[in-house]
Amino acid sequence: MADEDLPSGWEKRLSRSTGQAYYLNVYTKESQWDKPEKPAEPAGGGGPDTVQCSHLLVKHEGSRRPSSWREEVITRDKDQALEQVKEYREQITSGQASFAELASKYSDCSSAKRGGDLGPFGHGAMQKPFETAAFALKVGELSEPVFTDSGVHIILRTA
Ligand SMILES: O=C(O)CN(Cc1ccccc1)C(=O)c1nc(-c2ccccc2)[nH]c1C(=O)O
Repeated sequence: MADEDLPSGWEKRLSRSTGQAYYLNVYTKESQWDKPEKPAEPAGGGGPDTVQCSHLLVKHEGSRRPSSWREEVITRDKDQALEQVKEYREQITSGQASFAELASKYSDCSSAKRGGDLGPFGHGAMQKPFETAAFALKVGELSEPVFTDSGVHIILRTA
């Protein structure tokens, strides 16, 4: 497909199932929906290709989908969501509760039923702020609060 002003190392493809455009890194053969803004890194550009994380998501009234398995209509505001996430983070770091226990009870993501586990994912799979935070974590490390269009998260890297 004609590569309009695409950064080097990327090819534009069309999804056979949806016809939606996606972008293929010609070096790593990884694909992503978001149009790349930087040249593709040749393989081995440092850091892992995939990480495995669990997360605890607290949505708020400004979340892209302010609804979850926990609450039909989420009305807390962003500041309240941040305060809640900080409380959960403190309970985890102080050893009062485990990550999986709090995520399964309180996360507004459907992954709550798996203790927050998202499984392994590569670059381009998650919203950018989430990906950047996740790939910056060491295995076993817990992020500070992370903001995405979905809400406010804490992320635990598990592999
Ligand atoms: O943002 C939206 O328009 C709706 N979403 C996206 C979504 C919805 C269902 C399953 C997975 C992702 C969410 O709000 C959402 N985002 C997440 C999410 C965000 C970042 C990393 C992992 C999951 N989970 C959820 C969820 O309801 O369960």
